Amino acid sequence: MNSIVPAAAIERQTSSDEASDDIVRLVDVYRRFGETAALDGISLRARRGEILGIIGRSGAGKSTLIRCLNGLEQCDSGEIHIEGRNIAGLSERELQPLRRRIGMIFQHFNLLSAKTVEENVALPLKIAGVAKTERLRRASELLELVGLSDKAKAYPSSLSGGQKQRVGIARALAARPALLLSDEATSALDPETTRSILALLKDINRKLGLTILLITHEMEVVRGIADRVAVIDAGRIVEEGPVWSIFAEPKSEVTTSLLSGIRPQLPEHIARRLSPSGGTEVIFSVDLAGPAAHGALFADLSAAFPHSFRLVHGGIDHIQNQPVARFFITVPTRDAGLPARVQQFLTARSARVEGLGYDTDHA
Ligand SMILES: Nc1ncnc2c1ncn2[C@@H]1O[C@H](COP(=O)(O)OP(=O)(O)OP(=O)(O)O)[C@@H](O)[C@H]1O
Repeated sequence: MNSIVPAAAIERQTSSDEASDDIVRLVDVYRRFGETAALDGISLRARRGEILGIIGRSGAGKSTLIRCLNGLEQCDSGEIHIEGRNIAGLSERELQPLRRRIGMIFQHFNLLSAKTVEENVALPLKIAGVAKTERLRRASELLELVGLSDKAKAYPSSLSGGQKQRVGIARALAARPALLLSDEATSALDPETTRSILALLKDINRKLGLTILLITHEMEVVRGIADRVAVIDAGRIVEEGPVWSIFAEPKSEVTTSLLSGIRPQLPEHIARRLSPSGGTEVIFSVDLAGPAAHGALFADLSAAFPHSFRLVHGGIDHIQNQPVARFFITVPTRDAGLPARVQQFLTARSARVEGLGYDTDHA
């Protein structure tokens, strides 16, 4: 029989036999389906207590990665360490206790409709052989954590999508996992409910020190709560880093495309009339982030080039308390050297400046 640690409250979930700070470490993991390399040499780590976003388009390899992480799928080669133990190649029997260290939440919640909310939450403990009084005590504690104490006796059909996902989160935490895998957990929810679920996940991450892997195809989700993000494409990690720096300086085409909905873009009607040469103004995109964006860039630019540029679009966002600025300016071409001087001025202040083309008519 499996017992759970008695707890006055829900305490930080740590494993004492763990020397490493990595809860997850993948080393060169491959998984092929015929000609398709679903995982094509993935190396990745999630440190204890962090929220790591894993983002990719449809077909990038996210589901395969999750299935390999929870042992539902065997990889062809490579190492998958969970809390320091390589699970690659383990038998079903060997995997079972390790799976309890991983909680999962799903897009469609996967609740049992014939069971009450508290029974759903307590189910993993029932399977693990925990006594009923202890199961119900734990379920009550978890329902309080997710703000659903009043729904303990309700059935899932009477709950909203957001409430169902809260139940899913409580159930995932029942066996005190070291790792929470979130598989598109907010994809079926409206924007406001998505924000409340993300806030709950962040809260749980802080309170319990729980490591979360957030698998998603939406950058908005990553932006909301992740500390770091890894972008997966065609089975490979194409870039990885702190969320603010990936937003500030996406390097791959796929990251740029995934960000296009939430980063300022040159307005369509202006983009349409851009020409590669011969206009009266040149349009620059200007990107600036982190410490470089703390200064008074616009005041300095105005002082150096009075009445010489026009802001057409953009602004400053704050991600993980770091300013991330992206804007578009026009500079007249009547003084042939002016655009180059403005560009040099901005580049000297660590901005990334790109000439997008010439505008012929801004009226
Ligand atoms: N069981 C399978 N048999 C054959 N091909 C598979 C199998 N599972 C996945 N694939 C292929 O592997 C690649 C990665 O698929 P995967 O489902 O991991 O992507 P995904 O990023 O989760 O996509 P989505 O966001 O659409 O769920 C795809 O080309 C897919 O067609």
